[in-house]
Amino acid sequence: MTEAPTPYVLDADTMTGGMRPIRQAVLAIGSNLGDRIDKLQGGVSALEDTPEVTVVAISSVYETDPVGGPDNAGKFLNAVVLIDTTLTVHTLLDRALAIEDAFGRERSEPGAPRTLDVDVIVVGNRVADDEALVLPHPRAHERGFVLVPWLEIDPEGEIPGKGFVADLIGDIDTSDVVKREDLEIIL
Ligand SMILES: Nc1ncnc2c1ncn2[C@@H]1O[C@H](COP(=O)(O)OP(=O)(O)OP(=O)(O)O)[C@@H](O)[C@H]1O
Ligand SMILES: Nc1nc2c(c(=O)[nH]1)N=C(CO)CN2
Repeated sequence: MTEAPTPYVLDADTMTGGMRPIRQAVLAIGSNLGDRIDKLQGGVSALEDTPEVTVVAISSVYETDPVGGPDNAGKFLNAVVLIDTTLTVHTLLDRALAIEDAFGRERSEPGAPRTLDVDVIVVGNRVADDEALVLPHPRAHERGFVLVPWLEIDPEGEIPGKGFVADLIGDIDTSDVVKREDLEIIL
């Protein structure tokens, strides 16, 4: 994703007059447990209800084969959401994890079926690599369930250090990523 010249807003957290950049971020959402579309819709509504977040675009809903996880895992519904945010990258992650929790996510074994998963894929051209957060998301570039919906709403999308979404898609099999024309996430 190409970062536009950085606009700034007053820092509402401290009210000190400090300025926070507005960054565009890409979030990938997924559900393979419970009322899947209801969970995705709830997650996007919760993002939009976050004062420091503006939802800019929402992809179509795609049904996808589970990548990893137990053999009997059900298919996912996946989508990608573009947001503008003044949150710091770690606060954005905390918000994403809180939204997962609010929609019944239980953290059992890695790859376990989940009611709602919210992954932070990129935040502008920010890089992070600590215990809590890795940016860009380290597996996004090889995941059709991320790249296909992302390309749909952001043809210029780019993963810093990896390349353009449009090119990365050419390197993977996306045949299991099927658009569900009958489903929609709305604002
Ligand atoms: N970019 C990121 N987006 C979301 N979580 C991240 C990111 N980088 C690191 N994490 C950390 O990963 C932890 C585990 O996340 P989670 O259980 O959702 O993994 P997962 O979704 O099953 O697998 P994957 O990381 O392959 O998408 C989170 O608690 C979070 O601290
Ligand atoms: N199809 C699909 N597979 C996954 C997904 C997902 O959202 N969709 N999320 C995972 C962990 O983030 C692991 N595997």
